[in-house]
Amino acid sequence: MLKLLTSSQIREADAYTIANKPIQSLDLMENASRAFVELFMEDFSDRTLSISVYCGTGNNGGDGLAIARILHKEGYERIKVIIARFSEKSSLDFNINLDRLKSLDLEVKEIYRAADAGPENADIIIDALLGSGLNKPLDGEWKDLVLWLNTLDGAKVAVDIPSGFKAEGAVGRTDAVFRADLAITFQRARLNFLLPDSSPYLKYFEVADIGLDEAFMQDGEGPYYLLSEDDIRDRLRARLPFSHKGSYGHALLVAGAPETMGAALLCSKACLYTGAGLTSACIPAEGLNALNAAMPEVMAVVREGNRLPASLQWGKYQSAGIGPGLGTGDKSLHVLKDTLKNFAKPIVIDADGLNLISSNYELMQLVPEFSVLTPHVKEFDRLFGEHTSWWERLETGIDRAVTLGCTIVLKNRYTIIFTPEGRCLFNPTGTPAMATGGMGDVLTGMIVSFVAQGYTPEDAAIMGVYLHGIAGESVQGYVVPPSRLIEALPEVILRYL
Ligand SMILES: NC(=O)C1=CN([C@@H]2O[C@H](COP(=O)(O)OP(=O)(O)OC[C@H]3O[C@@H](n4cnc5c(N)ncnc54)[C@H](O)[C@@H]3O)[C@@H](O)[C@H]2O)[C@@H](O)CC1
Ligand SMILES: Nc1ncnc2c1ncn2[C@@H]1O[C@H](COP(=O)(O)OP(=O)(O)O)[C@@H](O)[C@H]1O
Ligand SMILES: [K+]
Repeated sequence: MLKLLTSSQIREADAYTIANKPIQSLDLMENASRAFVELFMEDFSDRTLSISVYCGTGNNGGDGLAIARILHKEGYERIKVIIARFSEKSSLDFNINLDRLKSLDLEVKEIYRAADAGPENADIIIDALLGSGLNKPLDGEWKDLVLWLNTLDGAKVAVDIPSGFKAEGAVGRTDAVFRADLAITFQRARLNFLLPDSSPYLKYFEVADIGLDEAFMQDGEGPYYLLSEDDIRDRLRARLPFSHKGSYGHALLVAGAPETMGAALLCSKACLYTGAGLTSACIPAEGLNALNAAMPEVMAVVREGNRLPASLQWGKYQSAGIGPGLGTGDKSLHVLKDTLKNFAKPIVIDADGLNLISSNYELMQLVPEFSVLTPHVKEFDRLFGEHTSWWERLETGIDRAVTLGCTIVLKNRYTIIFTPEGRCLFNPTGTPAMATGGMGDVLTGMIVSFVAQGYTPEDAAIMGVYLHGIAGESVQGYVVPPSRLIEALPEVILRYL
């Protein structure tokens, strides 16, 4: 798990690295600029493209000057540098890099007002105006310059952070932020890059390693982490030679209604394909033929109306999940109450299970400790109240996971897992091709399956979310039909042993 840092922590890591490694601040700027250019060249390899680099006079601007110099050395032929002298101050490393640049045959223009910029028709605009030193919203000449840059046609690439964008904290809608197609940031993804509130300002980001001290960063305070492949390798256990179906647990999925049996089929199938020893689906009688026809491996526990069968032996299941396609009427409410009262172990609650709790919040008291709640953003807000920014949702998620003693999985491009100890884990895997109905049902089945196999609910959530995304990435195409993702699971999981 990679620790994610705030801007001030990154600054501390800069300072620590300079103090403890044989490296000066100027070298760090050179590292950053080289690392930027390496990634930039992968995206824009054509040396004949015209590039305008807009620089402030702090260290972000210093990076811009060094980047222009390195691009020139790499053979880019049409580079122009524009320095925004809107502040009387300039950093030492900026000044040194300006001297270095002056020895080259490059066009350098200094402007004192935004109105003096232009004309501009470069193929690529590089924004090195302001980076992590931002301490207030852009105004005056800075704002005017950024507003004008945003009207230009060229591809827009930000150095470290789009100028005016806050790396962390709530971001409201504003015009005064550079709108980047790509940001190449340093060492760690910025927290706000991982939240949908960044989408008006940033399409993609890449992370360049500039050699900051990893151990120092990893030891930093704070709850934010980025999941990585190692987190799955460390957890996933091989199936042993003398193991049998009883070794991998019996999972129960309470799901489906006559009109939404598909959700029950998807979560049951995902549970089976993730490796549970036995999977049972508790479904309405109307769905029995569909289940038997679609999945001979899955057993049925048939509900009549709102009644769970008297023969249901709750104790024989190692894990349970409830919610996909369940419906939100009185019958479903009854089924949810019965399940929460009778199943004594942690339970995975999704979709209508969560919607029912939102409108009957007293039911939350019945949710066993260490359960897993898997809301998408609307379900999250229904459960915990409306939010005006994703940053607020982070704060709420951490708080509720701790107070409820549950794992909360807030689903999105970068799904966020809030753990009962108050950690906040971002998942990097997955693709927009997964944005289609039924995808969440699959995730529920996977998590229930891992719990049945003996993983803790928190580990099951981590493994489920990460592998769900990898399986989605493994299916090629414009959209990933959830059934296709499920079929990829056994092979995808095996890769992590
Ligand atoms: N050793 C380091 O600290 C490294 C820093 N690097 C670069 O340095 C950047 C940070 O540099 P700085 O700390 O000099 O800061 P910036 O270059 O981001 O900003 C310069 C100055 O502008 C002022 N300012 C902040 N918000 C403003 C606003 N809204 N309107 C007008 N002025 C404003 C502040 O006084 C700030 O110090 C990073 O984003 C990164 O690009 C990299 O070179 C890597 C190494
Ligand atoms: N743009 C995206 N990038 C990565 N994953 C995505 C994206 N859109 C959706 N997903 C994933 O697909 C799933 C959608 O879940 P959910 O909204 O509950 O779907 P449903 O209710 O239709 O089953 C989540 O796991 C989410 O992370
Ligand atoms: K910038």
